[in-house]
Amino acid sequence: MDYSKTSIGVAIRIRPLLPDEALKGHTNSYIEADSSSQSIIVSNIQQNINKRYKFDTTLEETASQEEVFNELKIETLVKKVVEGFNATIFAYGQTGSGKTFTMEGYEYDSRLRPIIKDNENIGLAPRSIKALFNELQNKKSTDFTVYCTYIQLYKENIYDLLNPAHTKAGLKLRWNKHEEFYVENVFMHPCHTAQEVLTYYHQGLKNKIMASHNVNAASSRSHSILSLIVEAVNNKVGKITTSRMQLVDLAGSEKTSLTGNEGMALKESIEINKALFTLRQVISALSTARIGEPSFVPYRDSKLTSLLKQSIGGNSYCVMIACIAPIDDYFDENVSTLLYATKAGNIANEPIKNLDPKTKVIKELKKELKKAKEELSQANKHIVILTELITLDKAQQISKLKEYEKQPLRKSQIKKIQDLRSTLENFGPDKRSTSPEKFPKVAFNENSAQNTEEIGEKLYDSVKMIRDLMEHNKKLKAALRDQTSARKNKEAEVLQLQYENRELIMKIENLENLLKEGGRTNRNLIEMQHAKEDLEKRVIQMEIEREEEKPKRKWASKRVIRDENYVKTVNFEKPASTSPSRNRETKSQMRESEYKMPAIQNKTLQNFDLRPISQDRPIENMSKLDAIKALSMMLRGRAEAAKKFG
Ligand SMILES: Nc1ncnc2c1ncn2[C@@H]1O[C@H](COP(=O)(O)OP(=O)(O)OP(=O)(O)O)[C@@H](O)[C@H]1O
Repeated sequence: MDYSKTSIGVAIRIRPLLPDEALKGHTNSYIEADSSSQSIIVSNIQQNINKRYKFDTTLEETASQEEVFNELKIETLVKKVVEGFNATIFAYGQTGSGKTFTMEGYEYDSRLRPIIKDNENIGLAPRSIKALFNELQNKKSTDFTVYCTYIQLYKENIYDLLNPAHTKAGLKLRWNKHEEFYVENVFMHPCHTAQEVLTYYHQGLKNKIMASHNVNAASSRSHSILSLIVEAVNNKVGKITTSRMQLVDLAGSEKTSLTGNEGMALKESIEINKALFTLRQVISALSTARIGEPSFVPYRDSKLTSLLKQSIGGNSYCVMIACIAPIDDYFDENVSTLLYATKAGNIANEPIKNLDPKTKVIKELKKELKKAKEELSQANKHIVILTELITLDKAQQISKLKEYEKQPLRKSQIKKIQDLRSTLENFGPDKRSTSPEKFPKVAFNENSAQNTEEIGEKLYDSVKMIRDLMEHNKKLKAALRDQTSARKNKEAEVLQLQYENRELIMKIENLENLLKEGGRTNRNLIEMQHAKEDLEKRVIQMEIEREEEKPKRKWASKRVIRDENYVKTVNFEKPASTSPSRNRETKSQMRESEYKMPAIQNKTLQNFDLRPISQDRPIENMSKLDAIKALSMMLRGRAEAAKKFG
């Protein structure tokens, strides 16, 4: 890749066949990179095609990610960005051709989530981020801040991948006074290390819309743009530059017959193809445009092309990586990709340094100041010469002037000295040469006086101009200071907003957890309500049974009447009446042991956590009926409380 030329640089990358494609083979067509001649050879037996396309860089199937980074000379491009130029790298090609692999290089799991691993497969984006910070760290005299934004364009809507709280309608596209499109309200995260940018980048990747179809198991359904905005302040010369590096992974063009998309996926596919169609139109219009002749370029027909306006046919350095999947089925798409890549290579960009407008004025003023200082020093030298001459007689003045003429002075100054000498020579003999010390000759010479006056005037003007310039410079420096502090305030505000945003997200998560918890509590209460109803049914059932048993078990009935209503009918364990000691028990002792809760019943009741019912009379010591009543009351109380508190 050659960045000394300013047209869009085009690289073609052919990806290797994937395991299932290798089984099918590619018999009819043939697409191969010949990196020695930087060309792509295309042939198709059925269509009788045999062609060779030439590009800036061609990358063979075996090219590693590192080779791609080196062949594209991304480090040189990054240097341009640090100098103040804009740069864009965008991957283009049909779906499944290797765009995302080239730009990101991460694998995706079965739930279409990226598996972030720093290995030799990492793509151009993470490598460029690291290269940018390496370059910035080498610039010792420059203070820099890198702002990072990451957006995706999905179905003509713009979403902030670093702020998932965006609305369904997405962010708005605006037009600024420099005739550039920009995304309104996009989060710009200030970063000071490569790791900070990478953290945001990985966070954004997780929010990207991905899907599976027949051609690609992890297909990007949106166009994504990662922007690194570099703001550099050179402390030595006070120069401010703001430049932008954009890394673009386009969604792939799709042939529905190959992807097998239907329904929503088909609609999505149509939207993706629409934006790419506009991109192709823009490329075609620019590739045929003649320099100096205005031509219509349909940038505004899609948000993607609007945002890439400065990159394609604008003031940026731009690299297009056209990706090719070398399979028979994709032959036509591959040829189309090569065609548009050829067209893109003809587009002439005009990269310009993005100097801050104030820096520009300061630069011009400094130039003027330098010039004025030089003039002043010349004028000073002239004054010194004239002052020396004043004390001499005419002959000495002329010989002194001859000496000066030989000195390495500026041409204009030598001319003045020559003029002065010829004036002296032509002025005739010096009448007062008898007392040269007393009456300095040149001091009374009219011409000389005139010259001195002129020089004095010039000197005065120069000093005035320098003073004005210094005043102006002072004002500009103050404005620069204001601007820097305003920027710092803005940064602080952004950080504050981010902090608040995170706090809000945490609050929302807490509320969601509370809601879930509430749901669970509700379920418990409903279960308890059901248990209560079952128990009530059992009480009624026991009542009926008691009525039926009445005549048969009179002895028990009497005891129950004395003691507590209903209890007799409950199916309690009967005391062992055969035991002799049992016969000796008093009536009250008998009653106590006879009506003790059966162990199994106690266990069931313990499940309901009855401890708070009565501290002084635990449930284990209650009669069965009392326990049921107490439990029933408690459940009713809890059910009412649940109703009350929702
Ligand atoms: N150079 C390569 N070496 C090895 N595997 C590759 C290469 N390029 C692409 N692949 C593999 O090919 C498959 C498709 O690649 P990728 O997802 O990058 O395509 P894409 O052009 O981004 O597709 P889409 O437009 O649908 O997002 C992936 O499994 C990827 O790992």
